[in-house]
Amino acid sequence: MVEKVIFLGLGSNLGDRNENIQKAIEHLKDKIRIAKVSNIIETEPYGFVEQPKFLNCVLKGTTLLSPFELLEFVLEIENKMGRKRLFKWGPRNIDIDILFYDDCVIDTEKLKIPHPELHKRLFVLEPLCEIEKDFVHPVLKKSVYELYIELISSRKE
Ligand SMILES: Nc1ncnc2c1ncn2[C@@H]1O[C@H](COP(=O)(O)OP(=O)(O)OP(=O)(O)O)[C@@H](O)[C@H]1O
Ligand SMILES: Nc1nc2c(c(=O)[nH]1)N=C(CO)CN2
Repeated sequence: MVEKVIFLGLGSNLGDRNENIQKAIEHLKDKIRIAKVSNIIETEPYGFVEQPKFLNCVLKGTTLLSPFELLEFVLEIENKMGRKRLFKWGPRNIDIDILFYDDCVIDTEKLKIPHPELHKRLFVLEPLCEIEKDFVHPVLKKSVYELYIELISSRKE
């Protein structure tokens, strides 16, 4: 079996946000060889805006897990860390999103890869650019740097 390259997005806006992100990274190391972690940035809430600011970061790693095994693994970590699902896009002590899994495209109810919102989210594209700006989105066929520039330009219009 060959290890696959994956990118994950981490976010927290409840409790000790920095500690939550560090703990999640420690748990992820059980099954993911972590290659790069971006800086952790403080970001304004996206979507539902009446909630505390987030800390966000992105990491690159390699894993032997299949995409669905990876989803189960990250959901297990969220549960272990006591995450409560208040409502979609609502506050959470930890959120782990699968952004890319190699150049795989998956579109099922349970799992969508690439993450369907990633090209609309500065809090994802900015740290992604920091660690791998040339990675090409397998559906949009643009590098994450191009997606970042496009998003910033569209917000200035
Ligand atoms: N790429 C993905 N990464 C993580 N979860 C995913 C992905 N695609 C689909 N899901 C599904 O989304 C479900 C709910 O995710 P969650 O409650 O974290 O949504 P959300 O964080 O509020 O919204 P968003 O996914 O837009 O950030 C998970 O149980 C999982 O089955
Ligand atoms: N800034 C920011 N906003 C969000 C985030 C997040 O991680 N960062 N996650 C959300 C639910 O997935 C909704 N809104």
